[in-house]
Amino acid sequence: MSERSSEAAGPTGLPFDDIRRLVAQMPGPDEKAVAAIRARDAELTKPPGSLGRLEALVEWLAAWQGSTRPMVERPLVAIFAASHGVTARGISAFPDSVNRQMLDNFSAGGAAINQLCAAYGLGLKVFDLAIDQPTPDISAEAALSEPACAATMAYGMEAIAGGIDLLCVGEMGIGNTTIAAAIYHALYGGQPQDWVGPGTGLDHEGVRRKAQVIGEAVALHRAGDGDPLEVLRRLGGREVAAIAGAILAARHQRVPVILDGFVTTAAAAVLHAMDARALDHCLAAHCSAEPAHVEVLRRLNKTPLLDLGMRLGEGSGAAIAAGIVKGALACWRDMATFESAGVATKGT
Ligand SMILES: Cc1cc2ncn([C@H]3O[C@H](COP(=O)(O)O)[C@@H](O)[C@H]3O)c2cc1C
Ligand SMILES: O=C(O)c1cccnc1
Repeated sequence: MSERSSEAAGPTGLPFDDIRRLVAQMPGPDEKAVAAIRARDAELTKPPGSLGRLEALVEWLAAWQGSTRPMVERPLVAIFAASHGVTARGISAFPDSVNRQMLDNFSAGGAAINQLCAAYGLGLKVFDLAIDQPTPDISAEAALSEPACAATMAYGMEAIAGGIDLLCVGEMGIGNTTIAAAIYHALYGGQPQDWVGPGTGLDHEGVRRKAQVIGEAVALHRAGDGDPLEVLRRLGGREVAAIAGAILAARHQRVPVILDGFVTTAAAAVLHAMDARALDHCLAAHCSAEPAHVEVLRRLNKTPLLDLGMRLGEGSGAAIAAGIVKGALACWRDMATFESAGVATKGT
């Protein structure tokens, strides 16, 4: 395991102290804004409640933007990309070289997420977290030092600066379903088999090997000794740390967040283990086909918006959910009221 180093510690002590303080100081929802949304919703030309969960999505936007006029004018899909030394253990169906090639593919507009961003009118930014320098094999040593983990979280926080109003978090990193499953096993216990899945398409033998590696890693790192930030630091990787930072910064900057699938939810789970309110500003886009995602979402008390059998990552599920959020907001913002349209209300 790497040694903790205090060289990069801020004036307040260890680098994680700043993260813990940000978690402790998270703002809550704007209940007045929610009341304003409901008041207008009641006047719209539809039976009360008839837009179902779409109505709740607009309330969610207002609560976490802190605004009676919620907006989705500058939505962003942020893809955090990293490489993982644990791929040396044969835990992915694809080689590491795919990371760089997919970054080129994102730049060229050829990936699934490019098409979804175009279809739903979403911005896309890709953050390369040193993909040519993999974090160490977590079955042999810790992914990150404390200063490196905190700095990567801080990078994730900066990545969302610049006036966005909705954040979809995504990732790219061959081997990162192993990282995510190890984080869940460390946070929630049980057996490695409870959290493992085929990822990009491992066969039965591959999944068995992956579970073995996850078990070794979590045992080596003593499940983070019960500290969620130590779980993140020891099991990594950089994209997961950066996503955790982005989710936390979004809360403070009043930007609602849409979580993608199995991997991005691991970053969210670390924050949730620190404080059960930490994900109140987050929407679970979909239930991934990765088998353990259902149980993780249950533990996070999140009902996913969609269940499309997707297991891609890249923020793809989150992008589709953002399209639905935009549709929900358009109804609330632009529909006529019973009065303006001269439509009869119930019983009149
Ligand atoms: C071409 C290609 C594009 C992808 N886009 C996202 N992923 C997804 O698959 C990887 C995780 O699965 P595992 O843990 O099994 O390696 C991540 O990169 C994730 O974003 C991709 C994977 C591939 C092969
Ligand atoms: O749901 C995910 O995030 C996922 C599933 C498989 C591969 N990559 C990502």
